[in-house]
Amino acid sequence: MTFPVPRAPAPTDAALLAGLAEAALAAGVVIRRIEAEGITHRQKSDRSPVTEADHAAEATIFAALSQLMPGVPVVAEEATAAGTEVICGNRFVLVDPLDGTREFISGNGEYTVNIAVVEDGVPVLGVVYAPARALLFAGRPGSAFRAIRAPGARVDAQDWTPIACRKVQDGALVVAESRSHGDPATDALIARYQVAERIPAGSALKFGLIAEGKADFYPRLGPVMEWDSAAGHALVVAAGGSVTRPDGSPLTYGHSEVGYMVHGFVAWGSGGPPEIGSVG
Ligand SMILES: Nc1ncnc2c1ncn2[C@@H]1O[C@H](COP(=O)(O)O)[C@@H](OP(=O)(O)O)[C@H]1O
Ligand SMILES: [Mg+2]
Repeated sequence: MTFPVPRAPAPTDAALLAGLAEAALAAGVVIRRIEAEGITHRQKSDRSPVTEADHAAEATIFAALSQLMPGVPVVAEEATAAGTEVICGNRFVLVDPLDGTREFISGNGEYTVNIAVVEDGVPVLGVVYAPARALLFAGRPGSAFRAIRAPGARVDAQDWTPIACRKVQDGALVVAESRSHGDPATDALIARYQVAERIPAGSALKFGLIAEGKADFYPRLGPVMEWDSAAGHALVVAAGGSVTRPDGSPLTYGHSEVGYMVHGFVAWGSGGPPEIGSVG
């Protein structure tokens, strides 16, 4: 006689988020080692740069996810670039193993590992990890966190510091913007507001600035890919902010039919865009 093997209970959001953070910290070890050895890069077919670190970090994350979330589809930047097709279904993972490759190559440390869990098109869990800064951001429904963790360090999620977006300040916005991929339409949108400061930064670190209340607005009207924004999107929403398409409609994920391209977004801190009266 055989007995049915009891199915392991599904991990809680908190446990899953800690597991995703562990995967990102492991990818950070690989990335930092390659960075120390000296980076060589080549151009992908879309002319964007890719390094050995992008591929090695992605392989590390795939291995971790196969243990943490067996059977859950994973859409990742380099596998997609290599032609791998994935049926996302109603729950899948989006991975950018090294966001801000340009910044990585330049050596300024403004690059991140991004991992998001998407359910029914909505990013619900997000980890954004900057290995060169030892800076970890993590968000799950209703809670967002920041922690200083060196690559490969223990996760210790119970020590993470809770963070929250600040209320968007009328008439004195702090704007986070891409360091390497600015565009005239985004500049024109920023010019409609009274801006106190503009903070250029590479990668998903800009979502971290919104989530920890150091910036109010991150506009991006140029194209990005779903793996660039999903983890930061989950993080900002977890911290009490919003991320939408530029027209305010919901930004959803899993759009393989358009090659996972996102035609811009706007991220706001708590309370969203300021009242009309404060628009310059
Ligand atoms: N024309 C374009 N089309 C699609 N994505 C683009 C793009 N220009 C920049 N990006 C995305 O912007 C990301 C970098 O963002 P930032 O400018 O905020 O650092 C890149 O991530 P990768 O470095 O992972 O390729 C890339 O995916
Ligand atoms: Mg990216």
